Amino acid sequence: MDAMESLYQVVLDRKVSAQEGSYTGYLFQQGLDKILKKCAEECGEVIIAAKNGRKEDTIGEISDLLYHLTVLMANEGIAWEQVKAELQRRAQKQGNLKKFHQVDKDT
Ligand SMILES: N=c1c2ncn([C@@H]3O[C@H](COP(=O)(O)OP(=O)(O)OP(=O)(O)O)[C@@H](O)[C@H]3O)c2ncn1[C@@H]1O[C@H](COP(=O)(O)O)[C@@H](O)[C@H]1O
Repeated sequence: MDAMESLYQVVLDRKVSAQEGSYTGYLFQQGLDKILKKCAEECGEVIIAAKNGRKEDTIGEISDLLYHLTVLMANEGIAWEQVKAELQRRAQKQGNLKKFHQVDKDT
């Protein structure tokens, strides 16, 4: 299981069983608007860090954003498997397109 998948599992666990002092639990309690606000806020912070050429900060902000997107997914009942499947479908489509263009060039 990779880091994103295990984060998703922990986040999902916080959704079903409340844990004292859990920020994730707090986000679920606040609901969709708060989660979306945090996603937007973190996205802005990624942009600022990257524009300033601060690689370490950018990594931190991307991690914050991915965490909040993970909370959003769990809140909306979207499983990691579904996102992975969509990415794989796109990669496959891209691969097929490349093969198609190659055949086109070769003929
Ligand atoms: N990956 C994260 C993670 N990334 C960022 N954050 C929190 O996200 C918040 C973002 O910081 P901000 O300053 O923007 O927000 P804030 O001022 O604290 O909060 P707001 O008042 O804005 O809501 C911080 O409190 C961070 O601790 C995270 N909180 C939890 N996790 C993981 O989520 C899992 C569950 O942890 P708990 O939330 O502690 O149950 C664990 O695996 C954690 O490692």
